Amino acid sequence: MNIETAQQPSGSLAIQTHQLRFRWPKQQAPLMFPDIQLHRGEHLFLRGPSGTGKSTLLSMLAGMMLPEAGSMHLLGTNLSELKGGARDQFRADHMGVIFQQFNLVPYLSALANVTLPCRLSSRRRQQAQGSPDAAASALLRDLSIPESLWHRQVTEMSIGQQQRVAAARALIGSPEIILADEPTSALDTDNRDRFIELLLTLAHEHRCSVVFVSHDRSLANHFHHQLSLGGES
Ligand SMILES: Nc1ncnc2c1ncn2[C@@H]1O[C@H](COP(=O)(O)OP(=O)(O)OP(=O)(O)O)[C@@H](O)[C@H]1O
Repeated sequence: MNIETAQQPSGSLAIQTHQLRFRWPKQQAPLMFPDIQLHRGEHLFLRGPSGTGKSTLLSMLAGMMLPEAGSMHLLGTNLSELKGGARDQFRADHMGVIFQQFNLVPYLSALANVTLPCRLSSRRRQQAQGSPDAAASALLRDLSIPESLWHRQVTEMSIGQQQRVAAARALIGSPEIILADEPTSALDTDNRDRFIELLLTLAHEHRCSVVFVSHDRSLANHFHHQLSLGGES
């Protein structure tokens, strides 16, 4: 299945994959993925039963793992042709990533975690509105993290609060692509809706593309496109 909107020129493609295949060690049958063509500013809801490869696909799109076969172009760059360090820099410059485990730095404060992409990327630093601290404060406020927690270590925060800190970190400096793996699983309904609203509003303002993985089908209608893995309809 292709995710494609025909009217736009190919230069506006954020993500383009072709016949991606990945095999984990000891896995007999490889994971095969449908092709994706996602334009700048569009968002895709990715779903499918557990074990169908949603997280694997996101990790490949983030450049953390390379496919066994097939190609993936992000913002016109063939990720497989970049060396490890260049892929890491590409991710820092152009992507906000929210994974299930959050990957926050435990000994840093919430504010320092959110501004981290601005330290890894001058591009993100320049695009952070005002200053990295000001942009981080605005995002934490938008995501309802009480100001009294901003300077605390993230390990002292609840799981739902940590998930929102990870979201703020992904959004800072307006990356062109956001990859989000079950980013709302620890949020209550109010915070989940606020989070999706903020994510998609910012995505729209900055022509940012979003790939959003969730089991929660009720969220699908927020997104331009849907793709299911594992033959689910
Ligand atoms: N680190 C790993 N080592 C070996 N096999 C793995 C590893 N991670 C995932 N797999 C295998 O790859 C397949 C896809 O896993 P993946 O986590 O991508 O699926 P998923 O659709 O994201 O699942 P879930 O919805 O449960 O998060 C599964 O069969 C899993 O056992």
